[in-house]
Amino acid sequence: MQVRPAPGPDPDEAPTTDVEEAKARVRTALEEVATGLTARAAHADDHARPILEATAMMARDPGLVSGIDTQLAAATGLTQAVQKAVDEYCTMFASLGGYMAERVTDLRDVGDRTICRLRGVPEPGVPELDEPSVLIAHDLAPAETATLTPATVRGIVTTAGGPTSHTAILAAQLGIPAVVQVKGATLIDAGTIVALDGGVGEVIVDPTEEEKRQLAERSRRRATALAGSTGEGATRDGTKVALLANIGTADDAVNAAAKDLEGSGLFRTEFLFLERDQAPSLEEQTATYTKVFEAFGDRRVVVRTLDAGADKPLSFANLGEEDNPALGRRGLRLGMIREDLLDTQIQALAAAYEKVGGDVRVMAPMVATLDETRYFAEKVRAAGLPKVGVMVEVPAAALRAEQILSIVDFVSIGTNDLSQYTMAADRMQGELAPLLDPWQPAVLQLIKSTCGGGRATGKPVGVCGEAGGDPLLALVLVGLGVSSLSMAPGRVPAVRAALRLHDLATCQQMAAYAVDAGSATAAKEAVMGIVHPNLIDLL
Ligand SMILES: C=C(OP(=O)(O)O)C(=O)O
Ligand SMILES: [Mg+2]
Repeated sequence: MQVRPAPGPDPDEAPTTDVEEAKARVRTALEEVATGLTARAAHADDHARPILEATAMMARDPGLVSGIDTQLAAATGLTQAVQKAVDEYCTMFASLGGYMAERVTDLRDVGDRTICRLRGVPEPGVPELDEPSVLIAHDLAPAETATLTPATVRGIVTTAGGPTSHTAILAAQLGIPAVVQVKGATLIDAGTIVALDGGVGEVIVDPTEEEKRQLAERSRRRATALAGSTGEGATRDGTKVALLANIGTADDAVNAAAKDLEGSGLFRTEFLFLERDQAPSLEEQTATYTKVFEAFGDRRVVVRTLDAGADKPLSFANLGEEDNPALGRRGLRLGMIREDLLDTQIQALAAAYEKVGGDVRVMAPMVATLDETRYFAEKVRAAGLPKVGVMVEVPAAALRAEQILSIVDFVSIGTNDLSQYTMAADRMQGELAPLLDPWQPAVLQLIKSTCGGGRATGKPVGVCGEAGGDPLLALVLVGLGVSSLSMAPGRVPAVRAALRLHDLATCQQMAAYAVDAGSATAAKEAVMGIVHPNLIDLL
């Protein structure tokens, strides 16, 4: 079943002449969209509610409203103005990468709904289903996904989206298998039989009886393999590996804390700062951090200080254009220039810690030198925060991990950026994906170097990039010496089950094979050669 698509802006509309009247109409439409989403949120379950509320908030975002105003002032027609402003915003989100890039779907949903309101046509959505179906869409708005039930929607296939998009997160929470980024899926005719395996991301059009049988068997085996996945992370022989959630907001914290996991290994605080005219105040930050710490109680929370700058521009901390933003003044480099921002953030974290207590650890992004490490560690310690660390996402930090760890209490490897900087491959360029693969032996070698620093100093090394959520690669990381893995919360059960199947010596053997391999593919193949047979059920 294909989802009713958005009609897009009106190609025949007249340019705007009465700007004030046009602004008022757009504001009304946006408010109607926000109200509609909020109403749905009121009836949604605990997982869907924050997502619907977040989408409703986007419809009230002052940045979006002012972007539309600018378009209207330039005489652009009503719906074209909305589309252009949304496109601009989406481009900015996409350039932020990761979690932010995947919020593009939410923003487009707001834009599509607003345009429908302005054109007087029904909002895009899922048609009434009279039999259990697989839904196929370019992308499925979270507001739609939230209302689906596994009884009627047996699966979701989209051509857009990513593994951490709201569609995928919500579908997983609802127990609906979803496969995203399936090229050409929208060309599948309605009524065609489609089989899918959300676990391995496979879609089969017109499956044979044998293929159907195999998929059903695989699904049964995966459910059995995951059923026993509870409690602390550990290898089969009892080496502990903390399994943690990556979060970006206080709502994420509340959702993640409700799950069977050991805390958060990466709280990306930049979401508090983006799309604002001014930095959030000390009080606002303190309130947010307090909520996050309270959500996790005495479980670990690793907070990363503001990772903005260059490609994640902040209007209130604009250091000007850069030719190579990824190599520019981002992360801690920006924090050292705009010390006021960093100081306020650390002060807010200290205030929240003083109120709530708990296992709070604070780390800095984009650290390359010992001087930067010292600078950051001094600030965090002076504020009375109990543990300080830095991220290892620049090869220089991986090579000097021992010296860095002699200054701080822990390090956390950001495999997304470490791959980008090791392989000199822009992480925003999809066609460079093979180079950005964290299975690249060069990346693994730098992780090994980092773990060597951990061993020499007796201090912990974690991983908080996407690699940590891959059940197979997780084994290699543990074999290299990593003691915590932070990932999208939905990935935890499979990673935990994978660890339980293997002892530390096997993980170490896998690590040796992977680092010695001649390519990312060869590394994966070598590791697959010695996995426990049941691991296949988890991939
Ligand atoms: C965790 C990381 O940080 P981000 O994805 O936010 O850059 C990373 O680089 O791996
Ligand atoms: Mg990073």
